[in-house]
Amino acid sequence: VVIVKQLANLEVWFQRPKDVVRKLVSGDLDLGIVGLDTVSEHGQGNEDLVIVHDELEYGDCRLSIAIPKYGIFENINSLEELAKMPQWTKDRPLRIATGFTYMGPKFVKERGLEHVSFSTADGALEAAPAMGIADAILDLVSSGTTLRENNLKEIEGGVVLESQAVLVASKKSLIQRNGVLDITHEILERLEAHLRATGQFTVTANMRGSSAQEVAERILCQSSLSGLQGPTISPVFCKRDGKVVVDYYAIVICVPRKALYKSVQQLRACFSSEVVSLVGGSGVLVSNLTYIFEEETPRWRSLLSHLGL
Ligand SMILES: Nc1ncnc2c1ncn2[C@@H]1O[C@H](COP(=O)(O)OP(=O)(O)OP(=O)(O)O)[C@@H](O)[C@H]1O
Ligand SMILES: O=P(O)(O)OC[C@H]1O[C@H](OP(=O)(O)OP(=O)(O)O)[C@H](O)[C@@H]1O
Ligand SMILES: [Mg+2]
Repeated sequence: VVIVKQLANLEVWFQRPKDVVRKLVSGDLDLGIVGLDTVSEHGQGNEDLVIVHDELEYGDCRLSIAIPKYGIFENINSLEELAKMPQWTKDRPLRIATGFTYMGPKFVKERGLEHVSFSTADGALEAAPAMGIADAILDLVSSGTTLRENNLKEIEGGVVLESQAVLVASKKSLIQRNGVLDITHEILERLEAHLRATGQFTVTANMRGSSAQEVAERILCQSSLSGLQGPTISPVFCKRDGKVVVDYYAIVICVPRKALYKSVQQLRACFSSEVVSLVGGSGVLVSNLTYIFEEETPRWRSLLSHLGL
């Protein structure tokens, strides 16, 4: 168990993914972080489970049907073609091996496929077709390496679910248990602020200028330098001949990773476009942003309305 100093009254337990979902349903846990696939499979549509944050931006994968590249499947490339193969009959159905014994049959039923049977195993499902135990598999795919190594391919229309890590809660605890809603709010705010900040940088530089307005006008000529709301420009005070004067202005902007180098170049261009005879600016400092807290936490609004609060 881990205690998080910054969040009072919170205990974090590391559990197997499916146990996280089971324990939410049974009321033993209030919140969980787990793949959406696991929530769907082991939550089985339980209305007490509520997705508080649906994209934590890791654990990306999809639950997808795969078949061999060889033999009778050589020219089969879609779910429709697979379903239409004359091989599958009532006595000899299409056999799919999967750990997803709730999602699998549900998907097959929704698509109206006939003559399908499921078998299950805990791991190494990819070997089932080569072993002759199954015709197809339904499993998580991320990079596709495991499928390639096993001579299997995905098919068009065969994706059952797109998944990534999510924050999921028990509706009952959110509503009934003292303090759970407050902690959820704080966790959600931190998660959203952190995710908003990933891939963002703060860029800082000092630039000579006659006024903040004049520096701003130079900066805003450049497309990559407008920041989140606009550049922050503040005077840098120094003492010269016993007087406090302002020769430089500090510029702070927030830029996404992709625009970083361009922004640095554009800042430098601002330095050199100066008509002042002295050196135009300082070095450009770049640091990672950890959080961007904004006024609204959009998912908090939707959670409250989902809970009818
Ligand atoms: N290759 C992958 N790439 C990205 N995410 C994955 C991948 N495989 C699994 N995941 C995600 O991680 C979660 C946990 O994976 P998995 O089902 O393999 O559990 P596990 O940690 O091996 O637990 P168990 O021991 O119960 O099988 C999945 O529900 C899925 O959301
Ligand atoms: O497309 P890829 O990037 O190759 O990933 C897919 C593999 O990852 C998962 O297995 P995991 O590594 O979790 O092992 P497990 O099945 O034993 O849990 C999944 O069950 C696939 O086997
Ligand atoms: Mg695993």
